[in-house]
Amino acid sequence: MNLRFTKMHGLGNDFVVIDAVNQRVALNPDQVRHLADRHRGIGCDQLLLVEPATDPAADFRYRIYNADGGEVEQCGNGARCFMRFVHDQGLTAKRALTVQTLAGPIALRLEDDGQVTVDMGPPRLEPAAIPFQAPARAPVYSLEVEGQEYTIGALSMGNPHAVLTVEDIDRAPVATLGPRIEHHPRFPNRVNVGFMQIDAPDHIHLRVFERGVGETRACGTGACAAAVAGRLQGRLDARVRVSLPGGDLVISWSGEDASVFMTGPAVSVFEGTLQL
Ligand SMILES: N[C@@H](CCC[C@H](N)C(=O)O)C(=O)O
Repeated sequence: MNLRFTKMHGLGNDFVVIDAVNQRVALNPDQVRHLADRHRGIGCDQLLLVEPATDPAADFRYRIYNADGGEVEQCGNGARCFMRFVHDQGLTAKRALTVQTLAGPIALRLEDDGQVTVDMGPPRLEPAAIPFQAPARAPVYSLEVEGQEYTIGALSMGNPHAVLTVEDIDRAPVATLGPRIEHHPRFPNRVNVGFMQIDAPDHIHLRVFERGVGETRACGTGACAAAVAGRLQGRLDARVRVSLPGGDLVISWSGEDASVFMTGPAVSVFEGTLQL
């Protein structure tokens, strides 16, 4: 099978994006892992499939696969790249779209300056919805990892996130503690792990160890989760600039049942044809 693809990124979180509206596409986990391989494939953190909507209220369906081959519920940087992609490919001229994801519908707007704003929906804060094993919802939880207690925020942006606050982002134990928390038994579906340094109530630095990938240059849902966790802990404003290794996102959340809004860039790098 020959497939046309576009290589894209959002702040260095990189994607192989495939038009499954005009091409017949069926990928198994081995094929996703092969395409995501940086040495033997194209290389990406996530592979994104753009499909026709199955819900008449939506414009498209957008599916997300981690580099380990697993299909996941949500991806914020990918959502912005999805918007850029459907415009660049002439799949729509609409600047405001509703898109189906495994986590439910999200709404996207292409801004005049080319940035994309995504209404990611409200965060899910109940432990069962994350999913996270805890007796009741709390702004912080204690998590034991190999005999040591860590304080985390935990919530879902459609996908699960744990957020730790650190003093120094450059010295955060992302590569060592990240995978241990990702696979912690209290997160039955595994979890994305964010390390947040609070610089001011409207500015944080963040590094994310992503489920199914490892540390990435940026994580959109991770940025939303950190902004929500920090706000629930009374430490952040409603509008926060999130500085990730790959660049900045602006996240807004007015609280409780409100949607989280994310604004940032989306970039096309090259196009190609792959043979499977
Ligand atoms: N890079 C993403 C998140 C992708 C999915 C994540 N690794 C998961 O397993 O939930 C983003 O920008 O949000």
